[in-house]
Amino acid sequence: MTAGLALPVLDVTGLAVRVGGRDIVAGLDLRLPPGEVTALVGRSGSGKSLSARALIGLLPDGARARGTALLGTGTGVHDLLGPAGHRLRALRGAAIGYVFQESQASLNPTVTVGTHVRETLAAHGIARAMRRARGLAALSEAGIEDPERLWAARPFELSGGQAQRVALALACLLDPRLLIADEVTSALDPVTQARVLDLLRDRTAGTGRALLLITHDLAVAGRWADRVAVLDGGRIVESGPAAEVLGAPVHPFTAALVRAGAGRAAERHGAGGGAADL
Ligand SMILES: Nc1ncnc2c1ncn2[C@@H]1O[C@H](COP(=O)(O)OP(=O)(O)OP(=O)(O)O)[C@@H](O)[C@H]1O
Repeated sequence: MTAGLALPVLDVTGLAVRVGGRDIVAGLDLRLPPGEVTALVGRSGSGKSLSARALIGLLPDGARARGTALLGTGTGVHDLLGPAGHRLRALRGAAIGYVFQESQASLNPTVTVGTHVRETLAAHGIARAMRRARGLAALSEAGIEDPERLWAARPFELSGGQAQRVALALACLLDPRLLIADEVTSALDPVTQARVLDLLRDRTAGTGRALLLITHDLAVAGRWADRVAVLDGGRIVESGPAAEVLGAPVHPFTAALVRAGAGRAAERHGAGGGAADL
């Protein structure tokens, strides 16, 4: 899927995130075209989650972000890093969906899945009569096979994989234009992982939506992303079409990542090639 000259859904320039007097992210540039899945890959601790959290204004205490992050919503362009924090809160959920790496912790342990759904829809003015049907459909689309049964469950009664899919369904409930999914399928078995990533790609391809997939797994990036951006030393060191970046990496760091991934895959399969975790 190519975006041609279409305006990006998100255009990030010079994003820096400072924690404890040190820039962990140091001038990150990233453009997410409509209709495309972009994978953000990099070593553990390279700042992938901090970069993504900066975009939704949910950095840990003591962390500060600067730069610009222009989000096109269809009705206007908003700088997510600009001073209008209240606007960002209004955008979150409706224009931006976010699935946290720690899905289970992102859910309120005291309320049921159904209440999570109803409260999210109510907060955005969706009529009471439509909430249950819409929630069940979103759970089903996120790969939950028996959404009626999970409706009354509390987060601690869910498996890690179920919690990931519930968090994903909640993030997609309001049909956001930009979805940021941080290691969204790490707790899923390979069949469910493929199903969920197929669904996420299908809801993005050929539409005005964009998906930022944060992942350790180069095999996931290679199979489901249109584009790959590689983060190292707080900056994007290489980005482009997934087949080019992963198939013929130019930057030495990307080449090392691809080699390390291939090595691990070979160890797992007893021979060369295939899946690749960083
Ligand atoms: N609350 C915090 N206080 C201090 N340092 C933090 C905090 N959160 C993250 N960091 C540091 O920022 C760096 C980047 O963390 P981040 O979670 O963004 O990495 P990541 O690339 O998403 O890693 P992973 O793939 O393991 O999730 C790490 O060195 C981490 O220790």
